[in-house]
Amino acid sequence: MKTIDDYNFKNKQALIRVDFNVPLNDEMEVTDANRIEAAKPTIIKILEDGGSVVLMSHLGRPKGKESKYSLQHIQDKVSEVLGVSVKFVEDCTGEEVEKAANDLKSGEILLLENLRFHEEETAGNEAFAEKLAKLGDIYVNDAFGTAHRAHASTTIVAKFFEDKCFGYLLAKEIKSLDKVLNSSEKPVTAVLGGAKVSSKITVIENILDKIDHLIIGGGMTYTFIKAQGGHIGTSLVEDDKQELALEILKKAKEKGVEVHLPVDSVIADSFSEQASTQVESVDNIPDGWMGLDVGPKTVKNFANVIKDSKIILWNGPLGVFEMETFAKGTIELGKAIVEATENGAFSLVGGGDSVAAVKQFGFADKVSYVSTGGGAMLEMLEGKSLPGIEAIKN
Ligand SMILES: Nc1ncnc2c1ncn2[C@@H]1O[C@H](COP(=O)(O)OP(=O)(O)O)[C@@H](O)[C@H]1O
Ligand SMILES: O=C(OP(=O)(O)O)[C@H](O)COP(=O)(O)O
Repeated sequence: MKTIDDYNFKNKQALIRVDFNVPLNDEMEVTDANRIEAAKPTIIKILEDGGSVVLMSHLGRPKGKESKYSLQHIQDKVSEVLGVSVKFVEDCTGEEVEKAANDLKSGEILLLENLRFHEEETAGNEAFAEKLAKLGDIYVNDAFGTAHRAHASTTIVAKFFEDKCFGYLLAKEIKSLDKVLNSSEKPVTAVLGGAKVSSKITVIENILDKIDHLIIGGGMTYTFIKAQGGHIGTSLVEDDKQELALEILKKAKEKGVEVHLPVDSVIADSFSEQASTQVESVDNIPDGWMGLDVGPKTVKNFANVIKDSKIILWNGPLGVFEMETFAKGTIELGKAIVEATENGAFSLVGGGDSVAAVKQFGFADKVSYVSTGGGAMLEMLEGKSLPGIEAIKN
């Protein structure tokens, strides 16, 4: 795996694909700079070598040139995080851009305008990729969050470079996931929560060969419970996935994977913070009530499994953590994972909502690794090869 450590960037210009798709508030201020901070080591190494840097990214999913998606909004934040003043150019291809790129001196950084202002980006257009390729001597991909997209700047552009490599972030993401999926240490525990079985089916099927324990929580619990004949009231359920749920349980048994399902739930009489709530056995939920979090017995059971695990993968909250009333299961699981990590386990958290949860509850610095990619990580867990990664390898 070629990384930026294989190159000396002295008097070289790096064209780096970063994922600066960061959240902005109504004042167009960056509310979470994690993805910018995560790309910093790569950029700094290149500058310290004596090179210059052209940064390219998308922001959101604009339809044409929508000013609210301009990367100019993040220019100051990028300068602040990197500790270097960053120049900005109002397009990502064309004469003016090429001139700005040619004028860059060692130690300088140029940020391009949103790649997705051109539809050729998502279309993976070769001519567009070739134009981007004019902007640097070495192509560096450090955009893990976008590595599952076969877009011009993430994948196609690589073919126009003799010299190309992974940035530190992308390399670290690959290594962390590899540590979870191909570990010699045991037991390996995967916690899968979130809303639906259907969005995690392929993940479950792919990881059954690689884990010892599977903890299931969140909304998808109830499809499993109903499939086994339990009463789930009005809890979230995918009726057409019941067969599949039983099949998964059977497969897990055949492969020697212990599956841990919730035994109790915090149930509510409406999907609301103000709902009446009580704790009930997971398979005995009355009509008109729905399970919105795991109950205290379940929390204890899950924490016991986590305590003895050496490798832990967490994707998907255990309840509707966005509402304080139903956040306890997710918080307690987070605490158990932090404790296991302090005792030497390796823990990886990934997925948009799971990452939001660990940040919100203050666990982000206390687990071993928090992935910067949601969809990209799920695709890796599904066993797919990501085009952005393949393009550098080949
Ligand atoms: N019991 C439940 N009923 C309904 N929704 C739930 C339940 N438990 C969790 N959720 C919801 O699942 C969503 C997260 O699911 P998902 O997108 O699969 O996670 P991730 O982004 O981490 O992969 C959250 O919005 C959460 O409120
Ligand atoms: O935020 C991103 O994905 P994620 O929400 O799955 O982590 C990436 O920047 C990819 O964005 P896209 O899903 O619009 O291609």
